[in-house]
Amino acid sequence: MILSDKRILEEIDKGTIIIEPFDGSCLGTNSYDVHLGKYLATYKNRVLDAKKHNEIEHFEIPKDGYILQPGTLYLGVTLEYTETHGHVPFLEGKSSTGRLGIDIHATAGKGDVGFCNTWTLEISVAQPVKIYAGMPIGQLIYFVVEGNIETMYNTKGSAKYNNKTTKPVESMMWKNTF
Ligand SMILES: Nc1ccn([C@H]2C[C@H](O)[C@@H](COP(=O)(O)OP(=O)(O)OP(=O)(O)O)O2)c(=O)n1
Repeated sequence: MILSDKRILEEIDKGTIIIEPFDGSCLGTNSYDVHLGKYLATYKNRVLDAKKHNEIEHFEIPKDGYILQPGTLYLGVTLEYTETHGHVPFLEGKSSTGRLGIDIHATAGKGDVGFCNTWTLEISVAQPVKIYAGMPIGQLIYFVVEGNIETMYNTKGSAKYNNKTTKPVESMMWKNTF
């Protein structure tokens, strides 16, 4: 089950969903539109190594926009800081971004119950496209979770993406043992 607009608002009133900043006009029928934060990042090395810490360089999107190029993975970040304490949040693209050939996640759309942070976007484009800080970039949808949670994401010692940030965060795959 996915939360409706009214149920999302009820959860916000209860404090079990936090979206900051919140703007009622961004609420869809059963989703909430999120926006592109001002920082992007790219990996320093062209060839990445899943076992190593691949470092990134952050840069600000200029006021008059930034042209994304195909063939490069850009990490972006949502303007919105979110907390979700009783539901499973999912980050999805928007039809309007998809129609510009912009993918906002490579594979990871699911969030965890207890995730408290901005969302890192894994952005790639089909053809060159100019993007702007503050533009609508995706939408959050909230699923009802079945069963009790033993470990919330924000209390999980091994959680990799729990440090509060307004900038995109690189892959922490290197923290996994394999
Ligand atoms: N595009 C996305 C998708 C997810 N997340 C956040 C919300 C999730 O709660 C958290 C962890 O996501 P995953 O469980 O998919 O990631 P990992 O399994 O790699 O990390 P961990 O070991 O911390 O669970 O990252 C994000 O910021 N941006």
